[in-house]
Amino acid sequence: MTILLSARQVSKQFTGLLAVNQVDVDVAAGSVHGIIGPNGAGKTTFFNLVSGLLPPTSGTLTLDGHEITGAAPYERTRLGVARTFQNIRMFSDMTVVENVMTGMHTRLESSGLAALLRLPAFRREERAAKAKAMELLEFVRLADKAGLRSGDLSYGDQRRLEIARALAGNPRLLLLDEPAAGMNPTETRDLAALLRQVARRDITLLLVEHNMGFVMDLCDRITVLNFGRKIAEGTAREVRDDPAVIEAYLGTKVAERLAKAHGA
Ligand SMILES: Nc1ncnc2c1ncn2[C@@H]1O[C@H](COP(=O)(O)OP(=O)(O)OP(=O)(O)O)[C@@H](O)[C@H]1O
Repeated sequence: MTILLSARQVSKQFTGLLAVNQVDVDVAAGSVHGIIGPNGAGKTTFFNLVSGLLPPTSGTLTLDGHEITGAAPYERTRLGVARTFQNIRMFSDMTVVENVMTGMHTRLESSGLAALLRLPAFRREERAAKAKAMELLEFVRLADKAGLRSGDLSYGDQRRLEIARALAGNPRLLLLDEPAAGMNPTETRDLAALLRQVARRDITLLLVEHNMGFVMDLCDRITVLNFGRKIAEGTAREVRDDPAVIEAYLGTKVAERLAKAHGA
């Protein structure tokens, strides 16, 4: 088993709070790896440490054996890390196909002047980029909507578009921040099927998600955080049956019920 992403003793301290506490995680190349845990467990913080949005207080992160602990997000992108956001970020006024093309702009090689003058080299690159964007839209089943304004797509379609745009940079590791948030059951099922297809393209997926059914169904391996610490790790079945996990989740449910009962 080859490890693509490795976190070693990674911690993040906010003023007075250890949001992520000495966490070790190995993400196998080609796998779908989920991070779960009750509210405030440190999932988003850990995710942001991997994407480079936040620097860790201590610990190391390596991608394919190369240390990326202090690398900026754009450097990680160049090394093959892509991400999607919990709140969809796209250019709403651009067409669907144009949005996918923005995901590959770092890869266009002709100069800005060539683009300005629309020289043949630029036009060739642009045609190739459009063809690749259309291929990705086929893959996420949005090809028939390529010419629509992105902001007019349904929520589920916008999520698929975000994935196509992330794939446009040829990532090796795709980070997904709550990909199923706000989706109805049909959209969630379709998304799981799409992400399985993405994994078959040799792209490793690391996701943070609240929807348990979705995580259990999709992930090869799951890391469970609670109060910033890793409390369990394994297959869906292993973590589901783990007493520490049951207690962490049960604890929150009981607390929620008690809070409701007391009108909090
Ligand atoms: N920028 C910040 N400054 C201070 N504290 C923060 C910051 N970001 C997160 N925290 C705190 O760190 C802890 C972990 O938060 P985090 O958002 O990582 O948890 P989570 O597991 O993603 O939670 P949720 O499921 O509710 O999204 C929480 O107590 C949160 O209040």
